[in-house]
Amino acid sequence: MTDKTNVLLIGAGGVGTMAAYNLEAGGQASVTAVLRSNYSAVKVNGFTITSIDHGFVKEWRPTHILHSVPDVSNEGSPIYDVILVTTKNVPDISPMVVELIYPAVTPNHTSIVLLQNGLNIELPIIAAFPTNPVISGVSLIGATETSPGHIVHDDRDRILVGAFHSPISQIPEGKSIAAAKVFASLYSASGKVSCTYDSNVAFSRWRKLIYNATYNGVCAITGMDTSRMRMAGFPIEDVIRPLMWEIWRIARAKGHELPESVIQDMIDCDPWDTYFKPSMQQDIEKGNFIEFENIVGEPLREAEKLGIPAPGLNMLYGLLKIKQLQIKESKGLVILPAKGDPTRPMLQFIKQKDVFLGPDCKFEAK
Ligand SMILES: CC(C)(CO)C(=O)C(=O)O
Repeated sequence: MTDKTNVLLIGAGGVGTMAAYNLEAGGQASVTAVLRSNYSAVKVNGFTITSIDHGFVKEWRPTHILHSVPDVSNEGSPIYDVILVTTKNVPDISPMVVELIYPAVTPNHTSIVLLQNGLNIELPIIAAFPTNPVISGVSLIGATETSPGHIVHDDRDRILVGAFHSPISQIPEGKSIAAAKVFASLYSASGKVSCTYDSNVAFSRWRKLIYNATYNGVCAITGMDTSRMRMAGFPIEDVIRPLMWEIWRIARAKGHELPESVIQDMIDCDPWDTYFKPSMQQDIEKGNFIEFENIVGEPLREAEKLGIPAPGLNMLYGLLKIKQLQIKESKGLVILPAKGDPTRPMLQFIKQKDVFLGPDCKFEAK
C-alpha cells in the first residue's frame, strides 16, 4: 500500500505525458497511464522526453501502464483518487469522455480533472457523475508527441486549476473547491511548473478560447503555424484578429470582462522561434479527429443564444465541420455511393454517431 495519491491518466500524448511525469516528479502521486497508440512503444522503450521544465529523460515509465481503462468494480481493482483526462474532447465521435472514464469512476470519491480545451466540457461529466468533484484544468503548455513515446516539451507547463460548478451537482461547492486546491498542490509539488488555483474557471476558459477558437481552427485549415502568420502579418490582421474580437464580444455578453489587451497578448503568446502548431493543426496533420465542437461550436452556439453576430466564427465552424467529415471518410466512417449508382443513398455514416451530443447527452448518472 502507498499513501500517494492514486492518479489515473487518460490520454498520454504530449500534454498528458508531461502531466504524468510532473506529478510523479513531485513524489506525492502514483500515476497509472492508459495508453493506446503508443502502448507497445512505451512498454518496450519507455518515454523519451525532452522537456524545457524537466530536462532530458530517457526510458521513463509511469508507475503502471494499461492498455484500456480499468473497471473499478472488478474485484481487487484499485480505486482512483483522481482521474486526469487529457484526451482530445471530440463529442461528435464515440467514445465520448463520459463513456471513456465511466468504468474507472468511484462515485463520491474520485476527482475528475478535465485538462482539456473548450467550453461546456464539464456539463455531460457532472450529469453522469453528480457526486464527484469535477475540476477544470486550463493548460498553456507546448508539448508534442513527435513519434510514439517521444515527447518534445518546448513551452513551459503553466496550468490553472479550479472547480466547475453546476446546479445539477450533488456535492457542495466547497467540496469541489477543496478538491481543486488539493490537485493544484499535487501538481505543484515538483517545483518545476507553474500551477495556480483558479477561482474563476469560466473567465479563464473564455480567455483561452480567444486563442483556441481562432488560431487552432485557422492553422488547422490553412496548414500555417502561428509564427509564420505573425511574420507575414496579414493572416493576423485579415483573419485571426477579427475572429478574436468576435470571441471577445461573446465573452463580454456572457459577463466576462476580458481586457482589450488580451487580443494582442494571445496573438503573441507563442514563443516566436518554435513555429508552433496548435493542437488542432497537429491533429489534422496526423489524420486525427479534431475537437472543434467545444472550441468553436460551443462559443458559436452561445453567440446565437445571446444574439451576438459572429459571421467569421460561423464560417470557420462550417469549414472545420467539412474537415471532420473528410477525416471520418478517411477512417471509413462514411460510405459514399459508387460513381453513377443512383440506387444508393447520398451519404451514409457507419459505426459512429454524427450528432453533437455535448451537454444534452443523457448518460445514466453513476
Ligand atoms: C496551449 C496550447 C496553445 C498548446 O497546448 C493549446 O491549447 C493548443 O494547442 O490547443
